[in-house]
Amino acid sequence: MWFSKLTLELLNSLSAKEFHTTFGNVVECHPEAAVACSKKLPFASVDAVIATFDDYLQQLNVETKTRVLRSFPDLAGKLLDSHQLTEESTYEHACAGLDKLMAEDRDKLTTLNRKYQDKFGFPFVICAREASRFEAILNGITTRIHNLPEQELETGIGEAKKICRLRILELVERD
Ligand SMILES: NC(=O)N[C@H]1NC(=O)NC1=O
Repeated sequence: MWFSKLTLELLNSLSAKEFHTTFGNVVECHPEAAVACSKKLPFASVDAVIATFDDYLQQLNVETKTRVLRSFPDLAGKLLDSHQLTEESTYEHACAGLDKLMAEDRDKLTTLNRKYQDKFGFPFVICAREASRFEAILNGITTRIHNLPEQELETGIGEAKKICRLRILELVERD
């Protein structure tokens, strides 16, 4: 990132509104997370910030968890093609090399993404930066597509937490 990261002290000095703007996309296209978590200002540590967002995601009801997952773009999908991904997601795609896939791999993932979406009603979500390679992502979707819907909702939210953690660490200096 081109800007310097916030220290914990600076983070704690943000107004609620500034906090909403700064952390508005740590959960993809779900600014409600930052609004809810700003109520916990000030934070004792960066880990406490991460834990607050984790707890927020965990306590959501099934309907809202589903909505959170539906806010994520398909990996290597249409939004990548049309350059409409969020800045964060664009970076994550690049980290896992998803912006440079060969046509054959791309088609494989598109077919699996479609099957996954048809089965669960939300997109396949995985922390691309952690998976880091296309093979790991392909492996993930191939295995997880056999899960039960309840299980997959929780697994997806677990991945949203990992994405959220790494996005927070792009914004805030580790203490
Ligand atoms: N579908 C999906 O997992 N998308 C996300 N994963 C990630 O690391 N960034 C995203 O936008």
